[in-house]
Amino acid sequence: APYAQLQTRNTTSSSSTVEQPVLNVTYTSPVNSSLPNVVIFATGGTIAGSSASNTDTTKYTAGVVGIEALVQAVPNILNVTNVVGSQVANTGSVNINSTIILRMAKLANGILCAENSTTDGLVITHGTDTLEETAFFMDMTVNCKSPVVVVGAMRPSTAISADGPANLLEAVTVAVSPAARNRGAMIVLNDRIGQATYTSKTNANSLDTFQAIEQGYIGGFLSNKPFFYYPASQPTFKNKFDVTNITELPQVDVLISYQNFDAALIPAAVKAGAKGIVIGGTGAGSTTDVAQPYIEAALAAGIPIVLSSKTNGGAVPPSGSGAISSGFLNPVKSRLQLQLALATGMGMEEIRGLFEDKLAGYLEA
Ligand SMILES: NC(=O)C[C@H](N)C(=O)O
Repeated sequence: APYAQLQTRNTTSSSSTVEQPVLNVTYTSPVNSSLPNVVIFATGGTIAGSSASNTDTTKYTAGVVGIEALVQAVPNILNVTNVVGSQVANTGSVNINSTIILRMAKLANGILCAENSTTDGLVITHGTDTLEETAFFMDMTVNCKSPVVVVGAMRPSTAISADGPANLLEAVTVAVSPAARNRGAMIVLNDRIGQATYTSKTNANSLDTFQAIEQGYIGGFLSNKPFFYYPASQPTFKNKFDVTNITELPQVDVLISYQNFDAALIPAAVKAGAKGIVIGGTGAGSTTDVAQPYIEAALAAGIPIVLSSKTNGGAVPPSGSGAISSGFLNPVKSRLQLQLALATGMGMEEIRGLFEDKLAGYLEA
């Protein structure tokens, strides 16, 4: 088999009794022993999208083209790296769910972080709609220096000037680049490299949709060579989680606030199974007065409520009591961190500490 460790199970925690997933390899490139090795998880999205019309960029079907065709559309990839591919899913990214991201995180740890690993980096091809969620989840849960690069496209594979092939070539080039190590998970689209914690989809249609407005890109490309603007670093206050023993992620729902926000949706969400709730507040975590009793009742019932900002920018500073403040995490990223906190058995005050303590300490210093 091309990369020996692909046959081994996740060994992150030797005391684990939880069955770990094994990679289902669906594509293997010819092996050139002088090249590095990349693993690609293909999940679908527009990068794997197809339409009868080459001008259609809105009504196409996402997630139809398979991993082999994606790689074969860019023969240059095989000058850069050997490829082992796995078709993890083939769907629009709105259907990528907790089960799939948890499986990918476990596989990634097993493949990239095993002691005997000969895999240099991981690329995940993904629809852009929820790409930032998968990328941030991998950033929090893949616990070694090897790069995870999440890539998508805004134009389907059949479109004039489809962006997928160039994005995929750039993504694999970053994944095997020594300069990409120890930077966590990254997002590559449109000739830009963004760190997963800070990068978000900012426009429904345009090629330059992925941006880290406050923090900026960490790199770009010159004739397909990645160039990083700064030496390797990690986001300030990043929290890491070991997913080895997690078997499922709890339901956490996101509500947004607005004038007349009627927080009766909070008990409705709890009744429907939510174990935690994120509110995308107006501004720095503000919500309506009528929401307050609902928030307090949920907290009293042991349901963590995290206040984030629907502006998707800036921070909700630590409050120390009442609802938990998200800090710099936007609503969907707060949701993922809350899911991991609950799944690893943290209680209310530990969760508050997870979200608030590092920023509080920084502000008080
Ligand atoms: N550009 C895209 O990939 C959008 C697509 N609807 C998806 O997220 O799967």
